[in-house]
This record gives sequence, structure tokens and C-alpha cells, in this order.
Amino acid sequence: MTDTEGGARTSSMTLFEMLTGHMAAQTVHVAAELNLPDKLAAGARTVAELAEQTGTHPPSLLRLLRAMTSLGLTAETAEGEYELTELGSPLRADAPDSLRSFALLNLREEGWRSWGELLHSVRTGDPAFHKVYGMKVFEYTAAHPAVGEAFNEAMAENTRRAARAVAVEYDFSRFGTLVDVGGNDGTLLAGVLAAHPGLKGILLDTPTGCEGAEATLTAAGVAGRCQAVAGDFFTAVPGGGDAYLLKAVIHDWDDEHCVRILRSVRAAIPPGGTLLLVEPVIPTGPGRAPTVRMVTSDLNMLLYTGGKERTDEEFRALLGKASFELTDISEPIRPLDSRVLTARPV
Ligand SMILES: C[S@@+](CC[C@H](N)C(=O)[O-])C[C@H]1O[C@@H](n2cnc3c(N)ncnc32)[C@H](O)[C@@H]1O
Repeated sequence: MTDTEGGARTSSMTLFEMLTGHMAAQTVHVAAELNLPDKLAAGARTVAELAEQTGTHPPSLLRLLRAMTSLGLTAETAEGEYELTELGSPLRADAPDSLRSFALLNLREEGWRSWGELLHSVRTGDPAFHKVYGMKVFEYTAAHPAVGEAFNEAMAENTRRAARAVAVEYDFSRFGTLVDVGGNDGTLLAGVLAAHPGLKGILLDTPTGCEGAEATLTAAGVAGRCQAVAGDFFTAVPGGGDAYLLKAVIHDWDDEHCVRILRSVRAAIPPGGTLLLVEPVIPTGPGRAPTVRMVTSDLNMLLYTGGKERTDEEFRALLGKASFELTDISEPIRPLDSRVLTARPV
């Protein structure tokens, strides 16, 4: 939005945009739910055509398209006819850097209702999700397969954007067998194994989490070098690896649970083995503000799981409690803000 008062952009205009952020987010979410970006992929369409294809109320769909246009996602090509803009293109399912699955997951009912209880989490420190749904988020995804699937797809979409960068920027060629703990549907491990033909892999996740892993590993042509194992990382982690990788796992949990996971890894890892965490690291000190992605993820963890994003000192302390020593923190891996934290068992 570009509104200004007397030419100058005022603080109240900026605050107004923040206070209407929910409108923008839900508009993007509903556009993705209705598959409007895909339906506009081949060119401009009239409101009547789109309403017919999406089974929506034409005058109300027009209002949604006007809101999308004010956000820059679409442009009006003739009266009542709209096309997708460059900004709206990543909402298409086939876009190389697609955010469609994230748009679908982030604002679905569970996210919307949990964010509505942010005040509860800030007052108590307890995940709003527990208050709203009466159970933990991973119990909920196991009990609601459609949500579990939406979560897996959004994780895979996010990880696909990062997998190539992690595989290329980190030297995995010095390892024999990499165990991806909480590896979800295998998107990251498949990318790393494809880039390192000499490497073998083992993936561990819950039965719901690793659904689809066999298919991902087969599609990447690495199934012969990798096995997917269903299990519980609080109980045990597969042996046989010389490197253990946990991407976006530690931030899901409070310190006590993290130490339990890391101790499971510590029990499995051989002397001289390597532990790799792929996580954002919150910068500390004046003038070193965390990015929007970091703070959003941090509040998501507060609301959903009770986890958090951590500073380097917090990682060092956590690792120490599970008998690991932090030895290196890489530069941020683009396009994520995450870094690779390397640790060794002590
Ligand atoms: C935030 S996701 C990260 C997935 C993947 N590493 C990535 O970055 O795409 C956390 C993963 O931990 C898995 N998980 C949760 N609880 C688990 C448990 N008790 N044992 C094994 N995996 C678990 C979830 O199923 C999910 O796949």
C-alpha cells in the first residue's frame, strides 16, 4: 500500500498497515485455497469465469480480487478481468520458489486460532495451541491426517528451497553415513544424498512425519543408499551414522525436551562423530536485530510447541548439557536465515 498524508509517510499509516496485516494474510491464504494463482497462470480471467471455476459468489470474489490487486498480487486488465502479477506468481503450485503450501498451512484454522491467543502465551509462557485444541501439536497432526499432510507439504516446500543450498554449502563428502533426525518426508536428505554420491543415509521420524519419505527418496534416485525408520527421538535414534543432522527440530522444543533429544543422539553417535544442527541463530547486542523470519518463527514456536529460536550462547549451553561441544557456526544458508551449527561429542 502506498497511501501517504500530504506526501509524507506517517507513523500512523505504518501502524495502520500493521493493524490490518490479518486482512492481507487471510487474503493471500484464501487466494491460495481457491487456487486463484494457478487458475490465472495461463493468462487473464474474468470474475465470472473464476467464480464459475471456484464455486464462489461472483460479487464477493470481485472484492477479494480487488484486495489482491491492492496488495499487488493481481492486476486488473479490463473491467472485471484480472491477471497474476510477478509478486503473486510464487503462490502458484508449480513456481520454483513456491510458497503455496506455506500460504495454505500458515493461515488455516489452527494457525488463525492459535495466533488469536498470543496474549495467553505471552502471559503464561504456555503454547496457545494447547489451550485451543487441548493437545500437543504433533499429537494433533497425528490425529488429523489432512493437517499432518499440509504440515509435511509446507515443511517440504520450505526445505526444498534450502536443500540445494545446504547440500552445496556444507561439505558432507567427509562423512560415510548421515542420519537425519526428524527428517520428515526426506526432502533434505534426498537433496544431500543426490549431491554426494558416496554418502549413505538413514532418516528417522514419527510414522506420520516420515510418510512419503520412501517416495521422495525413490524419486531422487537415492533409495538404494538410504532407509527411512519410524521411531521416537526421545527414546532412541538409529546407530550407524558418523554424522547426525537435525534441521528445524531443536527450535520445536523447550530446553528440557531438547536435551532429551540430544542425549538420544549422544547415545548413538560414535566417538569422533559429528552433530549438525540447522537452525536460525538469534543475534544479540544493540543494532543486531533478528530478521522478520526469525521472530515470526520464534513466536510460532511459542504458540504451537513451546519451543523457541536461540542465541549462540543458548545453543552452546544446551549442547553442553547433552555432552556435546559447539565447534563451529556457519554463515547463514540462503534463502533461509538458518546456519549450520557443528558440534562434537565430549
Ligand atoms: C519442524 S519439522 C522439521 C522437519 C525437517 N527436518 C525439515 O527441516 O524439513 C520437525 C520434525 O520432527 C518430527 N518429530 C516430532 N516429534 C518427533 C519424535 N518424537 N520422534 C521423531 N521425530 C519427531 C516431526 O514429525 C517433523 O517432521
